[in-house]
This record gives sequence, structure tokens and C-alpha cells, in this order.
Amino acid sequence: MFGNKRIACWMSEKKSQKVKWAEFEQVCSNYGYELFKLDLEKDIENQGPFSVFLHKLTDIIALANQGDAKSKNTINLVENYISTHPEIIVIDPIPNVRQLLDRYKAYSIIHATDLHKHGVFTPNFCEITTSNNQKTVEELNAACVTYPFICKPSLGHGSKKAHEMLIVFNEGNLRDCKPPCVAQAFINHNAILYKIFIVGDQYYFVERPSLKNFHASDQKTIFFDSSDVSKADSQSSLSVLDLEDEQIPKTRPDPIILGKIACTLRKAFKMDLLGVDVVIENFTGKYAIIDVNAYPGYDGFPNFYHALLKCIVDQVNSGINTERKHNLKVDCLNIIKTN
Ligand SMILES: Nc1ncnc2c1ncn2[C@@H]1O[C@H](COP(=O)(O)OP(=O)(O)OP(=O)(O)O)[C@@H](O)[C@H]1O
Ligand SMILES: O=P(O)(O)O[C@H]1[C@H](OP(=O)(O)O)[C@@H](OP(=O)(O)O)[C@@H](O)[C@@H](O)[C@@H]1OP(=O)(O)O
Ligand SMILES: [Mg+2]
Repeated sequence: MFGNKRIACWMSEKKSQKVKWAEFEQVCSNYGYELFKLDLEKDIENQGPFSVFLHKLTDIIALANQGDAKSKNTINLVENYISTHPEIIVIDPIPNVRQLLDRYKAYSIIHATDLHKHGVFTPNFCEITTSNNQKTVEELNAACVTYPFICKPSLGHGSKKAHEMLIVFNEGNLRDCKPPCVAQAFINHNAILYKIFIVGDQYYFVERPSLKNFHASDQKTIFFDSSDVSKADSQSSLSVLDLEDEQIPKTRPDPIILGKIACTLRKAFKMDLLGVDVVIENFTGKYAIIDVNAYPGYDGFPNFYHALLKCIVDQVNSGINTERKHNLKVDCLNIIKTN
């Protein structure tokens, strides 16, 4: 019935549990596609043929990078299969996902875009690679990272540890940073964050809770788990504004700037499924990109499965490979729909 119009899908058990499979299958079927879950424990060839591979392999790629033999083998099998079937549309290409796993690399890619022309920046950042505090002070100074800063594990996905962070308020507590990690200047933004969810040429943004304003001081380091802060229903005590900050006026986000960010980062990362975390800096009104995620949760994205299928069909119909497609010049404001 579907011929080779088959979509193979792989994601972690945790993510899989959040998928409404019956609805997703129905939407695929409406677009003429059969959806099936690829089993990476079994021979891939025997499960083919398929024309589209939709995946979130970030955890396995991260484990493979850390030397885990089973994960290395799995990724090798997947990459070999893809290279012997170059006609398969892969969303998103594994080498492109790989570069997102390293926060330093990801911030460097954002920094190299021309988004600064639109009042958008990525906060000053540097890598912390040593426990030698004097060396770290030099690195921080060279990159103009001031206090307070957020210290994030270099590895941005793939384990609980990737989300264990700290806010460092002074030089005296630099020893709390456990390399390899990235120090990123803290941007005061009155505890409101915007998540831009990108699906090919469509995007949508939602407002989420975030961290309150902080200032350099002699206070002790704050340790937190990022997954407790900016989910739709998060109620972290770190998000409660100090009394004097409640008066700071709220800036409404400009959908055109968020669209520009979506379009620019889609091209820069050469990926279709991306989540971008943006905060608006108090008083300057500038937009700071603080995090980019592969295949995020899309919580709140209206008709997400339709958007995903449109993205898949666009790729299939383009008749050219992903690498070339993302290199095409496109007019950002035409291709990104506002919500
Ligand atoms: N530079 C920054 N300035 C101010 N607040 C920040 C900054 N970076 C991160 N935050 C806050 O910390 C939270 C977690 O940071 P980040 O998004 O980098 O973590 P993460 O583990 O990659 O999260 P996720 O993958 O769930 O999006 C953000 O949601 C935001 O509230
Ligand atoms: O937990 P949620 O469903 O919301 O999705 C989160 C997603 O987990 P998932 O892979 O299980 O979807 C996370 O992936 P890992 O870093 O853990 O790989 C990361 O992309 C978060 O940014 C997403 O949160 P959001 O940015 O969308 O709020
Ligand atoms: Mg985030």
C-alpha cells in the first residue's frame, strides 16, 4: 500500500513515551507514509527498505563519544546503512547532530552568524579545561566572561549529567567548576525565557519560566539541574524574582527577530529539528541565545505531527540531498511562518 513510502523512526524510550503514536501514525498515513519504529538491536537491512529516517540519536552518539562500545557499534551500523543507501532522507544528518552535542562548538557556530546585526548575541563564553584556577582566570578574562557566569557541562545531551549546572558568583569559588565545561556569562532577563521550536521552514515559540536576576557577589555557588527550571510546569525557587525586580518592565518578543534567529540557526546548523532558547536582556532589550537543542520536546507546538510531515515531504520533494538544500539561499522571512 505504501510502497517505499516508509518512515523509520528511532528515539530513546523516555522520548518515545511522550509520543502519541496512534495520532502520529495516522498523520503519516494521511500523507501516504507508513511509520514504523526501527529496532537498532536487529539487522537494519531486514527492516528496510525505507525512504526516511527520523531519529533522536543524541544519547547514543554521546555515549559512543565517551567510549561506550555498544553505542559505538550501534552508531557505526546506522552510519554504514545510511552510506550504502544515500537516497534515504535523514532527519537530521548525524554529523550535523554531532556538532550540537558540544556546547562550546554550538556557541561558536552561533557566534559566527550575522545575527549580531539584528541585536542578537550569544553571551560571552569559554571552555574550562583544567582545575588550575589561575589558568581558568586567564581563559575567562580573555573571553570577557564576567561574574556571575553559568557553568555548563561541555556535553550538552545524552545523560543526566549534561544538565547539571552551576552559577558561579566570584573567583573564590572557581574550584566548583568541574571540567570539561563551558562558562557562559549570566544574562539578567527577569526569569522569562522563549523557546523557539523549529520544524523545517516552520517555527513556533512559547514562553517558559527561567532563572531570576543575579549579580556578582561573595555568595556561594548555586548548583541546579536545568531540567527543573524551564519546563512548561517548572516551579523552581530560583525563578522567583527579588522584590525590587518585579518593577522591571517586560519586553514582548518580536516575532520577526525570533523568525530571523530560527532561519539563521537552521542554516548554520544544517538541521530541520531544532529548539533554541532565547532570553531578552533587561534594559538593553537585546536577544541572547543561551542554548540550542536537537529534536526538542515541542511541548505546545500546535499540530506538531502535521508540521513534521510537511517538513519530511518538503525534503523528499526537493529531490536534492540535505547538504545542498541547506546551502541554498533563502529569504528568511518568506520561509518562516509566524505563530
Ligand atoms: N547565559 C545564561 N544567562 C541566564 N540564564 C541562563 C543562561 N544559560 C542558561 N540559563 C538558564 O538556565 C536554564 C538551563 O540552561 P540550558 O538551556 O543551557 O540547559 P540545558 O541543560 O541545555 O537545557 P535543555 O536541554 O533542557 O534546554 C535555562 O533554561 C535558563 O533558565
Ligand atoms: O523533556 P522534553 O520533552 O520537554 O524535551 C527535552 C528533551 O528531552 P527529550 O529528548 O526526552 O524530548 C531534551 O533532550 P536531551 O537533552 O535530554 O537529549 C532537550 O532537548 C530539552 O531541551 C527538551 O526540552 P524543551 O527544550 O523541549 O523544553
Ligand atoms: Mg535549554
